[in-house]
Order: sequence, then structure tokens, then C-alpha cells
Amino acid sequence: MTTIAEADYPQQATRIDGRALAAAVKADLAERVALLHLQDIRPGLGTILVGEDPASHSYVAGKHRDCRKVGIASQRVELPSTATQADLDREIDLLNRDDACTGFIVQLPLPRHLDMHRALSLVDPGKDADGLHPNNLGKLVLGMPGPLPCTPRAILELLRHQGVSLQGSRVCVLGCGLTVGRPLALMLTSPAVNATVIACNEATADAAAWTREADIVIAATGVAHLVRPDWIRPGATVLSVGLSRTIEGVLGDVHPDVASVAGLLSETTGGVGPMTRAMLLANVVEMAELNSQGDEALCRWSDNADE
Ligand SMILES: Nc1nc(=O)c2c([nH]1)NC[C@@H]1CN(c3ccc(C(=O)N[C@@H](CCC(=O)O)C(=O)O)cc3)C=[N+]21
Repeated sequence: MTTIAEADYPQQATRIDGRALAAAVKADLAERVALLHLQDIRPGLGTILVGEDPASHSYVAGKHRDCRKVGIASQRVELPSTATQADLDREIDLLNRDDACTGFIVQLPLPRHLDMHRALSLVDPGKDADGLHPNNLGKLVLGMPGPLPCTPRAILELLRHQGVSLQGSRVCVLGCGLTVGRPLALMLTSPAVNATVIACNEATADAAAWTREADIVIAATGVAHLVRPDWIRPGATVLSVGLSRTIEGVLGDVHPDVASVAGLLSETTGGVGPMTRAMLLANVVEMAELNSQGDEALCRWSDNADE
């Protein structure tokens, strides 16, 4: 094992500016929404949030702010943490039937007493802005077009925009959660991308041994500062996705000192997060376009195969 001291590698990684790319994506979406409005098609986002978690409330507020900027109507459903499964089922059913809502999400995590799998299954797959309905995850496995989970899609768009080549590259994904690691590994190994992926989880004996081999390391574990400088090959691309709220503040999965080793780095804030929100809007707009044009306007992901 080689440890790379800061002195050996004094360069600073180039930061990936997720805010700038998200702004560009939203400007493009605003034009497309205006075109849809001309055809009397109004994309509308719904969010269902259960409980009082401040972080979730702030994420959901950000999503509605983005909608206003892009011209997407949005509605917000909030249930107390005491809500029953029947309460949640009812709100999902209402949005499924509501024509003003063309796409919606159930904000995760749900309080423990509620059944996430049931909730995700009840969402109309044609309104599944998160791409987490079993049908849509099944389509992802099969390589069929459909809405893609927002965070993995954000990650791939950021890498593509930065010109990071994925085909044949070695990618180490840390964390196998439903919203990031698991679908991300599927997308990276799809024929359209053809990356070579190591997916690490809590049982991985020596994750650093795998990250050190990787051209790209994507950390989505929620373990604060898990990834240290000596985990990274000099010049590698590193994306910090997971975050932990601690008494010391919000800490990302990637230690800040990794900036002295990585070539390209997306930091805890201003990186993947803003693009995740932009991809949620993209899913909503694309679903509205699909409904207006029939089947040919599939999500951008399927277009990538031809590039
Ligand atoms: N059904 C569902 N879909 C999700 O997409 C989903 C979810 N549940 N549960 C929680 C996670 C987390 N997530 C973030 C989105 C934006 C930022 C974001 O914009 N972050 C800003 C900073 C925001 C802040 O200050 O907290 C940034 O990175 O610069 C962060 C996190 C979406 N998630």
C-alpha cells in the first residue's frame, strides 16, 4: 500500500460544479415546459412527505423552489409522523388520480412504522418521478426506457458533462442503498455505459483495497469521512454523495483532504445534490412530453446508447 502524503501530491482537485450544471439543465427544462404549455400540457410535480425530519423538509422545499423557477406546477402533501399506512395509501391514490399531477415522489426515508415497499408499489408507474416503482426498476434491469432514479442519473450526467469516460473504466461504488448505490451500479453496468463496477457494502472487508484500484470512486454510504486520501489513486475522480448530520455539522462520505489526491472531485454540497433535484424535474418534464408525443420521446438515458 502506498500512502500519498499531501506534500507528494500538492495539487488540488478540480471541483465538479453541480450548481452550474443544474442551472443549465433547468434553463433547458424551462424552455421545454414553455413549449408544453403552448400545447396546453402542464407538467406538475407532487411530493408526499411524512414526518418532521428537518433535512427532508429542506430537500422538499428545494424541489418546490426549483419547480417555480422552471414553470412546473407543484403540490405538497404533508403528513404527521403519526400517519398510518392507510393515510399514506390514500394520499398516493389521490395523486395517482389527480390530472394536475403528472409525476410525484414519496420522500424517503419514511418513518419506521410505514411500509416503504408498499408505498413505492402503489405509485402509478407512469407518474413515478423517482424511478423507484418495481416496474421501473425492472425496466432498468432489462435496459428498457423509463424514468431513472434521480441521484444515479445526476451522477452519470455530471460525469458525462465533465468528459469522464465510463466505458471500460473501473468504478468503485461504496454503498448499495435503494436510492443511490444499487440503481447506480445497474446503470453503470448497462450496455449503454459498460463500466466495470465494484459495489462495496458494509460486509466488504477492505473497501480501500478496491477504491485504490478505481478510476472513479462514488461514495454513497452515509458514513462520515469514510474515504480518506490514502484510499484514492492520484488523479482519480471522486464523488461524495452520502452525508451525515453530526454535532460538527454536515459531513460528507469523503474527507476534504481527498482534494489533494483526486483529479476531479464533487464535494458534499454543490455537487450531486443540486443535480439530483434537476433530474427530478427532468423526469417530470420527460413524462409529460412522453404523454404528449406517444412513445418515441424516451428518457435521455436511452439516447445515450447511440452516442
Ligand atoms: N424519494 C426520494 N427521492 C430523493 O431524491 C431523495 C429522497 N427521497 N430522500 C432524501 C434524498 C436526498 N436528496 C437530496 C437532494 C438534493 C440535495 C441538495 O440540493 N443539496 C444541496 C444542499 C442542500 C442543503 O443545504 O441541505 C447541495 O448539495 O448543495 C441533497 C439531497 C434527495 N433524496
